[in-house]
Amino acid sequence: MRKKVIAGNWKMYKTQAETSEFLLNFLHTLEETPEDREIVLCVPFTDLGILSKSLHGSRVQLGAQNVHWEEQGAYTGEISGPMLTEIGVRYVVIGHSERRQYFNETDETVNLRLKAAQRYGLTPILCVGESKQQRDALETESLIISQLAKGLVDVDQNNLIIAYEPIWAIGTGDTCESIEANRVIGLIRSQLSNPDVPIQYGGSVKPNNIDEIMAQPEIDGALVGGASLEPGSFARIVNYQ
Ligand SMILES: O=C(CO)COP(=O)(O)O
Repeated sequence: MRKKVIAGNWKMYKTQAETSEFLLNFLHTLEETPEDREIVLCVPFTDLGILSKSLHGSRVQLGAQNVHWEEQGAYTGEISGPMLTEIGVRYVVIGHSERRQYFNETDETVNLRLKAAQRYGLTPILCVGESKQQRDALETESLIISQLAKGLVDVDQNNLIIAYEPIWAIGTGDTCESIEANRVIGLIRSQLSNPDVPIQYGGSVKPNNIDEIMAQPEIDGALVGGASLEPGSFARIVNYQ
């Protein structure tokens, strides 16, 4: 059976003080959470230290939102795999549409980051997905096939998570219909050499749609933005039925 993974992507939100407050209200909600799911928080770099200490002994795994491909060097503003693993980071989001849109991330740099993450023992969460314009132009399938083909060159599919995040559904409240997300995720799976790679859906995942999303046969989890910032709503999502 494929692993279920619910990950929060905090993006550029939460100071350390806000992180501590979140934990106070979140961790106790996991007492009844079924064991069949992995729970991950992908947080700003400045929150990793405090979470590394506070999550010790809890079932929540730590994730980052970027990793450079070199072990060290003159790369101002970047962070390396060994720096992340040293403080207990296990997962890293790579190729999020916001990185592709605002920070010149390309399929080629995505590929370098994926291989580096694996080289240093991290599990990458590769994000793919189309814009509204691409969807309207019926380019969804060809774009995703191309993102996967270029991004996954020489990437080990035994240590990988993929997130399908249609850009038009991110932060808009405009969730992709779960049947359509299931269809595209099936297409993604058909492109992989390992059919057991967990594939998440991301884009306006909320407490009121998580159960329907997780009921889809191809969908193995969720990558949650806004709704992961509030302990009550993330707890409800993690405790999907
Ligand atoms: O980008 C996302 C997660 O990586 C999705 O964000 P929202 O859940 O806020 O739409």
